[in-house]
Amino acid sequence: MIIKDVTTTVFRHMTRRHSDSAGHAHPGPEHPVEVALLTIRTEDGDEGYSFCPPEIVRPHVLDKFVRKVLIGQDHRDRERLWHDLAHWQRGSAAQLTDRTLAVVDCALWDLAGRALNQPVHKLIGSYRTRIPAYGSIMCGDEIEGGLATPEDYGRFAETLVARGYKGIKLHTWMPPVSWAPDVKMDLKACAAVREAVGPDVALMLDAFHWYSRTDALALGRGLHELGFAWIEEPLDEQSLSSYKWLTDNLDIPVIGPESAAGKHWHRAEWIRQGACDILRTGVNDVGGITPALKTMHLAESFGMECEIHGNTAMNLHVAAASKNARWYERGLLHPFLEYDDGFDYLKTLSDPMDEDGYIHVPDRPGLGEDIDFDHIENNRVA
Ligand SMILES: O=C(O)[C@H](O)[C@@H](O)[C@@H](O)C(=O)NO
Ligand SMILES: [Mg+2]
Repeated sequence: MIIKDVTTTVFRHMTRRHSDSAGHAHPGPEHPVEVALLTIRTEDGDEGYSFCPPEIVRPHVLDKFVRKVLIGQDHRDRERLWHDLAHWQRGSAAQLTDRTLAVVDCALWDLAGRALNQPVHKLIGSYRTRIPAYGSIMCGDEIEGGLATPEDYGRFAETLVARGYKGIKLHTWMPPVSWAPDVKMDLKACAAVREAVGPDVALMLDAFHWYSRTDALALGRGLHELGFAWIEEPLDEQSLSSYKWLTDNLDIPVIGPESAAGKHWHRAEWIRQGACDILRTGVNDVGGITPALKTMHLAESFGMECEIHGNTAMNLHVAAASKNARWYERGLLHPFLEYDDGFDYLKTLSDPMDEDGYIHVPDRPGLGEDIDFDHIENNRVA
């Protein structure tokens, strides 16, 4: 039970996903990206794993904070270990981020599940073993035949419905696309998708994150007319009062916050201030499975749905253990990429989807990631 060491393995993973200057993903030629596998090991030889970008678990962060909190502790004390790390953030000179808390917390949950031979959602207290997915489309681009026009979005939406998705979320065009952002073009893409899929598919928009109040109001009113299920992050989420204003002035549900700091504490303020109709959380956004569960329960206490940001096993287990998440966000998707091809360091998908659009939570222990340790070792860089 006692944590003996915390180590990382950095390895190369081949991907066709590229990040633009705003951090949004787009397709491109295959290229190597470095990924870190964090391993937490106990004296009994049990291990828990979680993946992240190498900088999240760089030596300074592990040496100065993570190892000092974890080593010698009972790995089952996740709540106390999480708070010990969270309290150190204030005095960490901004070096100990929510992303590091998240990867450590996920590895501890994975360790508990692997040690007990149980899936994490069963340890938490499961609500379901399958959940409907919405297809989360990548941000628009200027790639011929990609996501360059409203018609491109419409055509892609048709293929997603044929794959089985019962919900689709658009991310429309944002800088560095030369002419973005553009509310009228956002609405044209949304109208093309609604026209393509008909009235029964749930549609959502995750727009340019820095529109003005007046632009966000016009966008939300247009989406309401198209029967969209929610509008997401059209304003800077640092302005809670702007979201209260927008929520008060729109009929379409406003969801948030996704990217705002403050974990479950700040999300409590969003609810208290009436700044959203649907709450949002995400394991990477709030610092782990532990605080994500707190956020789910917070929302439930106010009769609110709480939708979970992002794919991967960690978010899937939170969804499986929660009643008030309607969807699993499966993405990001693009016409030029085959999501079901998965990752070269996982032997099978962590979020397999059937032809009816349901994700089936793998019955494997821990987070259920089917890790290809040989691939990691053969592609190790540090
Ligand atoms: O803003 C981004 O980087 C992407 O939109 C990403 O976070 C996407 O996963 C998202 O916002 N989903 O809701
Ligand atoms: Mg989003």
